[in-house]
Amino acid sequence: MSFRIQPTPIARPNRCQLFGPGSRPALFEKMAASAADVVNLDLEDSVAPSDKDTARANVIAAISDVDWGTKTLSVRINGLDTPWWYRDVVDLLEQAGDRLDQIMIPKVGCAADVYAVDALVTAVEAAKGRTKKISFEVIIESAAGIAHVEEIAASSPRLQAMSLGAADFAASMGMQTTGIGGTQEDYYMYRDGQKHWSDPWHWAQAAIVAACRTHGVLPVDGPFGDFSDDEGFRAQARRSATLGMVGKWAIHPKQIGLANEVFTPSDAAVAEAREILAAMAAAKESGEGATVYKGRLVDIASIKQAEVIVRQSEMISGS
Ligand SMILES: CC(=O)SCCNC(=O)CCNC(=O)[C@H](O)C(C)(C)COP(=O)(O)OP(=O)(O)OC[C@H]1O[C@@H](n2cnc3c(N)ncnc32)[C@H](O)[C@@H]1OP(=O)(O)O
Ligand SMILES: O=CC(=O)O
Ligand SMILES: [Mg+2]
Repeated sequence: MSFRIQPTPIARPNRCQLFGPGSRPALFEKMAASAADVVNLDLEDSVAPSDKDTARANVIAAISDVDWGTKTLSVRINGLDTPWWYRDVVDLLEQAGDRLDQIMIPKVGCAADVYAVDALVTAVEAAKGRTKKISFEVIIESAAGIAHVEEIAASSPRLQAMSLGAADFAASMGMQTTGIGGTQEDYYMYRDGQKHWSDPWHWAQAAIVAACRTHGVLPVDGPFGDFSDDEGFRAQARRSATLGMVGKWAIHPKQIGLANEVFTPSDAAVAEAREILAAMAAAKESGEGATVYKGRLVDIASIKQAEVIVRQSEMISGS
């Protein structure tokens, strides 16, 4: 470990972020009643330009009118390259009730983008005497975003989470696909007459996880567009969880259970992690730094690996 201790992100369940367009208020009660840990009311790309003002008003009303339970309640504002974002921030902070937890900033390309929103939020919070500090989540979904991912992860003490937005990311990178996440037909290795599909999102995810872990931010996997493909979603989510991401978006209620399933450590995984901790405690008693568990090496690093799983499980079950 470096002299600088890796900061711990906020301990909140973030297995599934359910999105819904701000222009479809009929969905809000259903979103609130869902099993998602986070709700993202969208003012951005799922809302047509002609509906922006209505969607903003719908969302502001729903923040107070709907019972959101214990969910993290987040609103995705419009991008800083649009004429709508400042009004989103000002109206939300001036008019929405205290139940609002978070603002999600899309298409962040550099730390200054977050700085600009932070400055505006801070000013309105002070002017209105809001005592609850709004947190931020950013979406990395452009070439600039991934190029500057580390400075973005370090950009504001408000920043709690960072997602990969596969759709806009693919467009910005000039990727030849219209698929949103998951396996891409033409991204394969070829050997002995067989295709072996590879993961085009892997490197961006790994860069996001590293930046987030360095700065104590929760790394999250974004949308998987084909909501008819449960196994495709599971496979994408399992890869993300294995890489260190804590959760995934749902763009349809079908995907909530799948995300919760993948990002909740299984009973077997938790039991094994606890056994490893017990084996290492016994090793320590006898003055050993390493021992054998089920025929494989475990050592002091294994304690930290096992603790990741136990901590996740305890945080989710609220124990
Ligand atoms: C690339 C990105 O930026 S992704 C993030 C932005 N995108 C979004 O927010 C899109 C979110 N999703 C949606 O808008 C919708 O789910 C759509 C358009 C994909 C599909 O909508 P529908 O055609 O209404 O879906 P469908 O008919 O399958 O819905 C089944 C049920 O789930 C409900 N439902 C659909 N979407 C949602 C949602 N996001 N949240 C809660 N409930 C929902 C429907 O109201 C319906 O309920 P009912 O059984 O009580 O009638
Ligand atoms: O905003 C999300 C995306 O995939 O683009
Ligand atoms: Mg996007």
